[in-house]
Amino acid sequence: MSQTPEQSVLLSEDPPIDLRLSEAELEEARERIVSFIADVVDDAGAEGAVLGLSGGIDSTLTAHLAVEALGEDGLHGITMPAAMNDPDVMSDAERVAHDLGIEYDVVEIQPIAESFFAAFPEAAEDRTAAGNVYVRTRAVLNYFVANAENRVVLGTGNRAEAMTGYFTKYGDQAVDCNPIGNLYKQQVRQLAAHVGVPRDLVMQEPTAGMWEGQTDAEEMGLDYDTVDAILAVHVDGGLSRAATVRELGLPEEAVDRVVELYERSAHKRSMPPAPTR
Ligand SMILES: Nc1ncnc2c1ncn2[C@@H]1O[C@H](COP(=O)(O)OP(=O)(O)OC[C@H]2O[C@@H]([n+]3cccc(C(=O)O)c3)[C@H](O)[C@@H]2O)[C@@H](O)[C@H]1O
Ligand SMILES: Nc1ncnc2c1ncn2[C@@H]1O[C@H](COP(=O)(O)OP(=O)(O)OP(=O)(O)O)[C@@H](O)[C@H]1O
Ligand SMILES: [Mg+2]
Repeated sequence: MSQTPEQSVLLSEDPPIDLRLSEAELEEARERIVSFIADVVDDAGAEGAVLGLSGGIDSTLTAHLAVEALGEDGLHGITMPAAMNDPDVMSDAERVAHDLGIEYDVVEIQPIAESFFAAFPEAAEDRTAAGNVYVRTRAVLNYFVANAENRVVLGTGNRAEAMTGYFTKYGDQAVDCNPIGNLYKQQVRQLAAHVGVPRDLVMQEPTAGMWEGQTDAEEMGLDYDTVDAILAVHVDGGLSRAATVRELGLPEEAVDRVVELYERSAHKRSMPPAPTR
């Protein structure tokens, strides 16, 4: 449950920079996000929200805050397992729904994905292309339910993912809002602990679950503590490359890698362009 700043555990052993929020800041973030969710639903004239529940920390935290904003009846969770998903993680997702007392469904998406793969068998050999089919299938199902039940779709993207483009275009980013979109990953975990998410979920290794054994850290080549630090200090904070390297004690290549991820994903953070006339 709630922790004092002294008790607030550093969730990693030795991050390059400690981005922990104070107790007062955590409470402020919680209230701000809760009223953000309530406002989005209200402004849309909707009767609640829907979100994909993966058992990961981003969707778990978003679900907790959404129940605070909308009540149990205001949130419909959908768990959408596929062949490569770890059954333990999927049961974590169901545990979250059960503990929160929300309506939830489990929809097996492997057969849906298989029908896409049958249409383009060669494309299905490409790990990322195929993985994105699962991610986009979940978006279609979220909107199917949202349309039918007059709900909005809650995104679960955080600031580290948004800035590095570590999401599927029109997949997990195909949502109506991103309540935790301003939080770096360290802060997501910290806020999750603060609102009472069980520690085993807080400490779970982040994975997109697009293929067996995938982890965010391995695919990006950097862990989130490093990504968060470089974003906060250099990309968002504006400290020069050299000063960032000195300040964080990280290799230049790590800073360059984050900048590369940021720059090459610009197209994912803007509306599709059209000629100006
Ligand atoms: N410069 C440009 N201007 C306009 N459009 C551009 C473009 N470059 C690529 N594109 C378009 O973007 C497409 C590539 O983007 P996209 O389809 O997203 O595919 P891509 O970025 O290649 O793959 C998605 C990445 O996000 C990761 N992910 C996905 C989902 C969830 C999570 C998670 O953390 O849970 C992580 C996944 O592991 C993978 O690394 C291209 O096929 C092309 O259509
Ligand atoms: N098997 C799944 N069933 C339902 N929704 C899913 C599933 N896998 C992913 N999602 C949705 O896609 C979102 C993006 O996945 P992502 O992995 O970034 O977040 P997470 O799983 O909540 O947390 P973490 O990044 O720590 O794994 C999830 O938050 C969830 O809303
Ligand atoms: Mg995940």
